[in-house]
Amino acid sequence: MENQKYTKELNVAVRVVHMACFLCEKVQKQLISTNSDQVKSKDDDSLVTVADWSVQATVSWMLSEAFGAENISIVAEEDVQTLSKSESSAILAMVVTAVNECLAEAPRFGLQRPDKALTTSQILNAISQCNSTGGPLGQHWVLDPVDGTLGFVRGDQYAVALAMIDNGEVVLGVLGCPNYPVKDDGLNRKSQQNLRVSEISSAEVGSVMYTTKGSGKSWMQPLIHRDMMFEWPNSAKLIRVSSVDDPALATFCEPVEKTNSDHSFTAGVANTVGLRKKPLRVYSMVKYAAIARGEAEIYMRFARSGYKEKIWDHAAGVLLVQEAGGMVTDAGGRPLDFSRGIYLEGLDRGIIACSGFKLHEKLIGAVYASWESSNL
Ligand SMILES: Nc1ncnc2c1ncn2[C@@H]1O[C@H](COP(=O)(O)OS(=O)(=O)O)[C@@H](OP(=O)(O)O)[C@H]1O
Ligand SMILES: [Mg+2]
Repeated sequence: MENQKYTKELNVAVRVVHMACFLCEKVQKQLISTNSDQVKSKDDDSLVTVADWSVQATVSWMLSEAFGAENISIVAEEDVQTLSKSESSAILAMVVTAVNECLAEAPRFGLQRPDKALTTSQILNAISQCNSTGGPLGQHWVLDPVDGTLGFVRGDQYAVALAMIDNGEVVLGVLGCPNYPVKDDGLNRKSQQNLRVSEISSAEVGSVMYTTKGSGKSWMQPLIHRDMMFEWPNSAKLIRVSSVDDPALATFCEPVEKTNSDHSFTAGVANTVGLRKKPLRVYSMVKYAAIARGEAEIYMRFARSGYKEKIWDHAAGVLLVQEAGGMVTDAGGRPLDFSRGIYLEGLDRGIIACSGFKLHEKLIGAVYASWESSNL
């Protein structure tokens, strides 16, 4: 049974994520072809692009239009600090153009476009309106406008992630993966053949996945290309986790960058469990999508000690995996806690997502055995 309670929220969220993917594809193409100054470093030295701010403004605007600005709370990754600096005026102009070009297409996605183009200050307001810190009570939207920014600027995988937390639990998750091949085994085929994303035919690329809590179903839709109209549910098909439970046949995913997860620790765990295949290193929450779609069985993420995982990097992906039949916990086997603000507070060491109970149990045991000898 679909969760009837969130029907309107899901319907709007899926359409808005499709719009955001459309925006990102355009910006990524420009970025790669011009190698331009659309990328900035934030004060913490992480990267942010025209797409991050533009998606956040677009999603914030569309959600406010659908539900009323005064009724919604949005927790999201970006603020306007860097964008408001005088040296960012060129990038701000690009954001204004990207947002307005995207909003003008809203009818194609079954949503209403604004009567006239948004002004710069309306756009900055829309971005800074996403300043909620979430928490245990009420409903909060959680947005990562471009997850895997590094993948995005490198012309590789990235994701747009929108979720909703209701009284501390993730109840709805939508994940747009514009470069994720829709055909079965898309990621594995790409990594085995060492294909660049740009070498896969554009008709095969791009999907939006979504689910609601308790539905027991996760869905995938192809992105709509060129001038096509979005139709609900737009040839959505069910996705399901893999049934492989033999570690020798299982594939595990992890972040590309070893600064985001300790590769030598996970290699040790993999060895203890008896995983034989080489890890599938993919940018962004596409890793959760790969588990939900049954293309990989395990996702391990062990950040260095002191780093606190943010809710927007996980909310949508975790629910997709769970409703597709998988399990996601911390390394102590406990559920992730989305109720305590912007961080996954109380997370025990790292995150383990699995297609099933058997693999999960083995991994938790191996982490327990390996931890003492690690430097994490
Ligand atoms: N030190 C450290 N440890 C763990 N995680 C970190 C760390 N620093 C950043 N982040 C967050 O990681 C997000 C990107 O994760 P990925 O899985 O895509 O990593 S990777 O690019 O494949 O290496 C990335 O999300 P985006 O900023 O949206 O790209 C960050 O929120
Ligand atoms: Mg992120």
